[in-house]
Amino acid sequence: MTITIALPSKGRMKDDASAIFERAGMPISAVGNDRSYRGRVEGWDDVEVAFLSASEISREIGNGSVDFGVTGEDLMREGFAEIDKRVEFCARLGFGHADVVVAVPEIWLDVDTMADLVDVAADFRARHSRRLAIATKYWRLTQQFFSSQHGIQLYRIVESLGATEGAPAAGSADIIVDITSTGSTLRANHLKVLQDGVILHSQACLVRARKESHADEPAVQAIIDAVRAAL
Ligand SMILES: Nc1ncnc2c1ncn2[C@@H]1O[C@H](COP(=O)(O)OP(=O)(O)OP(=O)(O)O)[C@@H](O)[C@H]1O
Ligand SMILES: O=P(O)(O)OC[C@H]1O[C@H](OP(=O)(O)OP(=O)(O)O)[C@H](O)[C@@H]1O
Repeated sequence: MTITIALPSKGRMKDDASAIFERAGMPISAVGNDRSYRGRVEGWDDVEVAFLSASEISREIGNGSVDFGVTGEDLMREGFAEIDKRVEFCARLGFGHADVVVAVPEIWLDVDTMADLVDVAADFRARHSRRLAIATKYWRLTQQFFSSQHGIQLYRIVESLGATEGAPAAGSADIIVDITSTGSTLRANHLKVLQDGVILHSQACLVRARKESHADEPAVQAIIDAVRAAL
């Protein structure tokens, strides 16, 4: 059986992932030239590498088109319901750190917690004749956090495909759910994270698609062991 591992095709995630596989005794090389989207692992003839974007990797692992991938936990959890039934998070790799957070305008002085936001959401309709609007590209994580965990039902999600932090100032939403790493984008946009507003601490993970065929394939466990030993 050929085992396919999907790895980030660009940026820091690519370099960090490649360094871990190198330390794991699985040096990755591109097939053809550096721009190639296929790679191999020296000494592991049954393994092939597909270089994809982080969001494509999460989709391909979730629907089982690849066996392993390196991508952010946020993208996996956002992309699929009941993700732990579909995939195994084999290892947290210690890079690609980003928190998915609820952030509100700094000038909302009396809103510091999710409980405060529950009150705001309830008041919103009476005061403004509309629902609290949340800009995000994280629909699933937002709905789980607001509806299931905090019992907030009166809100509306405004889909954002970029520059989410600008939505409150632009007037297209009241608050946001987005990722932050250094916090500088939030600060630049005069937004603050609620005290209990961290939905997920995300980082890059080695993720395995749960497939029955993996049980009979010793190389699957060998890959997991090698990567874990490199951390
Ligand atoms: N500062 C950051 N900005 C963006 N993503 C980050 C940051 N830090 C870590 N990440 C993580 O990187 C992953 C997103 O990577 P990337 O932006 O390459 O994804 P992509 O959506 O596939 O790329 P593209 O936007 O080119 O399609 C997510 O898992 C995210 O949590
Ligand atoms: O806390 P900070 O260090 O300021 O980083 C957070 C920012 O980085 C990302 O944007 P980026 O433009 O990198 O990617 P995106 O296209 O996925 O939004 C993210 O969407 C935030 O806007």
